[in-house]
Amino acid sequence: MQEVEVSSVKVYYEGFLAVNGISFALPKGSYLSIIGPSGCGKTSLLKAIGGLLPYEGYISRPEGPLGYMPQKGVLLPWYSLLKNLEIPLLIRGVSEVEARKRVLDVLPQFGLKGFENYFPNALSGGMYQRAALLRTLLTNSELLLLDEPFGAVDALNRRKLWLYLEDMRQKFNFSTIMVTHDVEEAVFLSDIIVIMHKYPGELKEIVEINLPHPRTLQTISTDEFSSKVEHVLEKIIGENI
Ligand SMILES: Nc1ncnc2c1ncn2[C@@H]1O[C@H](COP(=O)(O)OP(=O)(O)OP(=O)(O)O)[C@@H](O)[C@H]1O
Repeated sequence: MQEVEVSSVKVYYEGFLAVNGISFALPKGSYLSIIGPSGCGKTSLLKAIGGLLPYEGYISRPEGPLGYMPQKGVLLPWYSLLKNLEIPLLIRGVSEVEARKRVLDVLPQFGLKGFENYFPNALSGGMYQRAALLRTLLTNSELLLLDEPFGAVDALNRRKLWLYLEDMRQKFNFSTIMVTHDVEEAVFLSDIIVIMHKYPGELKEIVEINLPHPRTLQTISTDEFSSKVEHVLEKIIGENI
């Protein structure tokens, strides 16, 4: 069963063609990454899939709320970190006591314990992004749309979060579309990688990553992993990411 189908999608900004006829399908429970040079239309495509931008062509997506993590600014500046993380649960009818418990339970895994009462503008870039990712995961959505979710996260925490996401996926079987610039990250997390061209926002190639799940730290040191990374890098070399 396909969770998302994207067919001949085009996105225009006042006549400027940013996404030019992209098509792909995402089976339920799969992880798809969109990779390509800066300005090739990745964010525009993600927004179109989320219904946040008008587009030409056809997109099918699950009904109900999506978990969308934009590149910047998902936390409400006038609420504490704790409150920000509780909101998606409260909106879905979880009691205040239960919401607080669930958030406090998961904070250490995101390196955010002790920062409950901080306001978003007092968090470091990496902490902010980890909080934004956690907030998106707490929406418990069937489909997550993540726009460079680890861009500001340091290398060590990045790997921790890859493992966390992989583990969550095994448990909850959500589907994900992620925009990234990081080939290793795309290979580690994805079942499908969509490579885009510079201008004007065209599809270059779709690569399947059929490494077994669950993926672990050992996965990164296997020959299969390295050869997938090399394969994807070869496809995008010359594209000036
Ligand atoms: N609101 C807008 N109005 C006009 N043009 C826009 C708008 N948003 C994006 N564009 C243009 O559309 C093209 C694609 O932008 P987009 O943000 O989708 O690229 P991207 O691949 O996500 O880039 P990056 O990797 O740098 O985040 C760019 O040329 C950009 O300048």
